[in-house]
Amino acid sequence: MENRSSNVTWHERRLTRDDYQRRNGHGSLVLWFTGLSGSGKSTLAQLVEEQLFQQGWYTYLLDGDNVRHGLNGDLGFSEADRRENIRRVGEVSRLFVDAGVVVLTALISPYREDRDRVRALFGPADFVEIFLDCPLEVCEQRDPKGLYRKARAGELPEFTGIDSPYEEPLAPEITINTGRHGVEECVVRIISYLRQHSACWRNRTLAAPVVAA
Ligand SMILES: Nc1ncnc2c1ncn2[C@@H]1O[C@H](COP(=O)(O)OS(=O)(=O)O)[C@@H](OP(=O)(O)O)[C@H]1O
Ligand SMILES: Nc1ncnc2c1ncn2[C@@H]1O[C@H](COP(=O)(O)OP(=O)(O)O)[C@@H](O)[C@H]1O
Repeated sequence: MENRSSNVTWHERRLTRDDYQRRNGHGSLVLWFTGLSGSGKSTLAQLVEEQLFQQGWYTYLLDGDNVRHGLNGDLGFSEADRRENIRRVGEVSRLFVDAGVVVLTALISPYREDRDRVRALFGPADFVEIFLDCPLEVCEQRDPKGLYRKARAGELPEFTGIDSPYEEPLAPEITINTGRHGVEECVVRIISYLRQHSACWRNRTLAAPVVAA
């Protein structure tokens, strides 16, 4: 994006990310869930967030559906609007990470280039791409909001997976087939990943999940 701001000065802050992290007792990073509508992004992001929250972690969930009610309410589903949607959520995530928070995002984020551009905003350990690799047929069968039915009926144009593309990640940190594995197992796998990559977690430990989905 072209930066049209001029005559603006960057202010060094007295408090840094490191200060926030030390106060919180854990590192901050982004868990970026991506996948088709109905692949389970909102369900899993909420459950994983709950696990962290219950253990005293500072967390925040940015769900595409919700962000589109406010900050991104001016955006539709054209390619350009989706790109801007991802860019903005990426920038908001950066602010949260700077504030020492573990951010979870649940957006389709269909374009590889956009996800990679967000990744580039962060250090290598601070961006965890979680690809919910669920076959279109399964998502369509679930159709939790009835949107696939509408799209097939021609009432919802540019629907991802039907007449708008989804580009699979090439090297995500985590890939889970949510058509094959149950909700509980998926949560366990994500938390296990975080436990194993404990370099991010400073002096705080993370217990194995107790899930009642
Ligand atoms: N045309 C079209 N295509 C895809 N999705 C649509 C569309 N129109 C509305 N919706 C609803 O919007 C949710 C996706 O918003 P996102 O911000 O995640 O989309 S994107 O990342 O900008 O592609 C998506 O939420 P999820 O089902 O949770 O993925 C839908 O509820
Ligand atoms: N392994 C799984 N992971 C996540 N959701 C699952 C799984 N198995 C079944 N589901 C169901 O699939 C639906 C996914 O919907 P949702 O979380 O809204 O997806 P998305 O946010 O990707 O559109 C929910 O009804 C959820 O209960």
